[in-house]
Amino acid sequence: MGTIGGDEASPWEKAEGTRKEERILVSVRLRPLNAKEIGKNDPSDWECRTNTTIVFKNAHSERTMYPTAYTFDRVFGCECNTRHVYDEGAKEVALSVVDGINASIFAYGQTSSGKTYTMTGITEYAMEDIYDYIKRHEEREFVLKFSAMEIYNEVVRDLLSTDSSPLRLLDDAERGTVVEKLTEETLRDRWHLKELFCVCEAQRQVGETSSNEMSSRSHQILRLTIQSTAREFTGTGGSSALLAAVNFIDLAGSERASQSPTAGTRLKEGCHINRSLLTLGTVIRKLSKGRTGHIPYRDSKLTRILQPFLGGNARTAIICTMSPARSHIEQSRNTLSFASCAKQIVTDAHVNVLMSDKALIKHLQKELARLENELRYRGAASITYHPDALREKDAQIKKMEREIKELMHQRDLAQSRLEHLLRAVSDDQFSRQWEESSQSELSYLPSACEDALSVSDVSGITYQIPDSDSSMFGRPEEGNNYNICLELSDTMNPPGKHIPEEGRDEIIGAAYADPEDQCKEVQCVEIHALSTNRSDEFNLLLNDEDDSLLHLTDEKMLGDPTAEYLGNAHWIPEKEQSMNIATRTTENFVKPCNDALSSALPSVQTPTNSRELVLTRSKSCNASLMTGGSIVSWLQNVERDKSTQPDILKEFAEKPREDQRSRENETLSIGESEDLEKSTSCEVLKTEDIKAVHEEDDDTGAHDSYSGKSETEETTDQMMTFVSYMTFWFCNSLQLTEDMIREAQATRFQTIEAVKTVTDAAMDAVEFQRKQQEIIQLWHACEVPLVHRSCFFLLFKGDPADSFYMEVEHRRLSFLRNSFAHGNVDGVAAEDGHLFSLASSSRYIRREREMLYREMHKKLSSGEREALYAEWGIALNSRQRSLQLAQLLWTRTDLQHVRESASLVAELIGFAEHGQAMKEMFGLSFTPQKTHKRSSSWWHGMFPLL
Ligand SMILES: Nc1ncnc2c1ncn2[C@@H]1O[C@H](COP(=O)(O)OP(=O)(O)OP(=O)(O)O)[C@@H](O)[C@H]1O
Repeated sequence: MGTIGGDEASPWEKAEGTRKEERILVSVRLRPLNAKEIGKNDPSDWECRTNTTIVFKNAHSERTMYPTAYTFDRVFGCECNTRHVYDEGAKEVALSVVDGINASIFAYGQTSSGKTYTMTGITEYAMEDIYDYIKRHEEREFVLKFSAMEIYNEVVRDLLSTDSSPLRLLDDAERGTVVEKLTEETLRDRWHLKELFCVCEAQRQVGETSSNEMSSRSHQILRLTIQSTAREFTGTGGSSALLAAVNFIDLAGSERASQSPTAGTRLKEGCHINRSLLTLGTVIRKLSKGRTGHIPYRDSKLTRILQPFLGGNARTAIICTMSPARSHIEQSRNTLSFASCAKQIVTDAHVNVLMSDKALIKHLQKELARLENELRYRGAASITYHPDALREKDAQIKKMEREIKELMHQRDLAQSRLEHLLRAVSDDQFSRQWEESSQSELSYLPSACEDALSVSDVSGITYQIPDSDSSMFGRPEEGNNYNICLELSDTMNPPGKHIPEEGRDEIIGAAYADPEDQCKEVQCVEIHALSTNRSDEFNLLLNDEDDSLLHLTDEKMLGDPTAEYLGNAHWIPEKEQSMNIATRTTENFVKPCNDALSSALPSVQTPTNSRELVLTRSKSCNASLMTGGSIVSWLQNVERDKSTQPDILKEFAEKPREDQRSRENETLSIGESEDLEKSTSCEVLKTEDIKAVHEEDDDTGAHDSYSGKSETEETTDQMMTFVSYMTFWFCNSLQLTEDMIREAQATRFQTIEAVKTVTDAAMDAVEFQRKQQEIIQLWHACEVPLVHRSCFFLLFKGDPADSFYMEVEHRRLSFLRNSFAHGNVDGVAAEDGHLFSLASSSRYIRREREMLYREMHKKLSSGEREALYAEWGIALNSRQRSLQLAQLLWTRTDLQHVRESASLVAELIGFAEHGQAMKEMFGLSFTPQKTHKRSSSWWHGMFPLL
């Protein structure tokens, strides 16, 4: 059994409902002067002015710092009998025990103040009232138990036992401090209780003191425990009970030191009494200030035992007894002070409900059932369409729509940026490649389907439409389906091989709902390779197609890519999820064709080494394509199509079983091609998957076989799948876009580099020409030998490495010109001691012209000379024409003249371009490199300068 509180229906709630905080009920009882006090003419200084106020009557006669009036819950004067005290100061608290609330009645006061006198009466009255209550409540069965103990000299003793051995105090988690082995008598009736009272009275330590002939020398605690149960549950074990106890506590009286004996037993008793009362006073004082801080309950056995009744789970009433005699004024004030503190203490009493094990099990079972029902409700709520769940799903759908819109926006933005980049790139080659790529993509467009064969010439992809008598899906009017087969033709191989009829049966194409409605519906497709010997090319084609995806879907093919992907991917049930990737790649090739196309191609032309994509219509696919412009419209289509959904499974079912198996086997043998898996990097439908789907279709039929979910859930799942697919697609597209951007950037960088190179070269050329012109001017100004000029001019034509020599020549000539300009008419000395001056140069040039005149006659024929004369404007009938020509060489600085002069001089002196070795002769050194053993006559023409 355990105390857990509450009633049968809801013991916890009842316990909580009856929880009550209240202050301790404090009363003061003033006894009459006894005979001894009267005999001493000890005046009475206290008077109960009202039923709540007691005053010190002789306040004017003494200077005192104590208050003269005290107010309590009740004060009882000398005239009040114990019954009255009980009725107004203890009864209500005492009888709480019959309601299951613990109660405690104290009597506190100095020795001989009337504690025992009061408590004896109160206990009897309470017992009578309790029994009267029991008598009035026959519907309840009460069990009363009585125990009694005393604390004498700080030892606990059992007053109902003749064994006076001390009892131990134990700490119990639920009940607090428990007196071990304390006798607890079950009361038979009130007479039995009176007998026990007598036993207690007989057992209690009483002794004669100076103040009281029958002074109680111990603290007595009488405890009556009452357990009550409704009689209707008696014996069933299924009822709960109220369990509470009421304590009647008669404390030993405090004594003044002057009143205590100086030795012996009474002194010891007095010390223990005062000590324990002092602890009680401390506890009361601390409790009066709140339950914060340490409360020294354990400082005495009295406070340990009374702990639950001091500010705990009990209603408490304290009756402070006092003598009115002036001789006890000090103790009376102490008592009033104690009472004032006790008045501040708040207790927290509540009903104590005792539940039997059986009742406890029953209660726990009920609680368990309640929790199970709650769980079941919540589980059901999660399965069924609770309004909250539906709202949540709607929010998810809207969120997905926003995400899709954002993805498409980002994709468009990326594409726009890409196009901008492409326009910015001026590289013709890249532009050409791009245009070719675009043209290749455009060739896949449905608009080009009318010329499908020509498409294959460009892209290697051929749209093939089964002939009208294809038995795979029947005529459009039969199954509302057209079939499209795409094949990747090998452009390197001659086309023309026909796919046999039985092979064509394996070609399952995208279907169109209505031939009159152009390209309205395309079913889910699968990719299979009919031949596997050119996987690398196939893979290349696939990749090319992937790259073209953006253009295909966005602009040309559908106008709304959402519809395409909705139609091709997202509604694939879980069992066919493995086909998604293959479908994604394939759908790049799936192009809607119009009616003309559907009947245009009677047979399939397949190159010998071609890769063929077999577009297999999924059995579960049914989504509008190309017509939907938004998710909402698609959702509406999904809902609408549920009733009119073409059932491809039924078509399968209508076919002979063997044909179907044969078709599966053939398709699988192709589909499981390892080559294809490698080449496409796609997941191809496995044999087991296909069989499982087909078998399930056969067993359960059509869409319901896989659609065990509700429409909303299925819609949500489809949306999830679609969003996943869109995310996958967008990531792929984004990757492709990024790759293209990178490629464009690389091309742009290359272009810039090339332009930069060209620009640099152009700038170098300009710089060369400028430098060359300046050098020519300097040659002319400095009378530089003609052979030198001619050789230099012909050797240095603007190569990057020439800049070094040009710079050297320019500086050297500039030095000479500056020297001549500053009056150094004597000339400039070369390293070998030769003096280079304008005069010497002029002489040397004259000799050069004579030398050239002679060379003309040696090396040129008369016809060649006449041609030169005509070219240089020398009259053929003039004299010394060769000398005239020699005199004309290097006389002007224009480039044409210089070029012709240099060429002629070089021819006459036998100059040939000797490459780098010759150039080095024009290096930094002014000293001619005499180690060169040149026999050529022109060689000596360089000496004057070098
Ligand atoms: N209100 C009262 N009216 C008449 N007589 C009383 C009253 N209160 C006490 N007495 C008498 O006073 C005497 C002492 O009373 P009591 O023994 O109850 O004091 P006590 O406080 O218990 O003393 P102690 O602490 O020494 O035990 C008793 O003879 C008792 O009859």
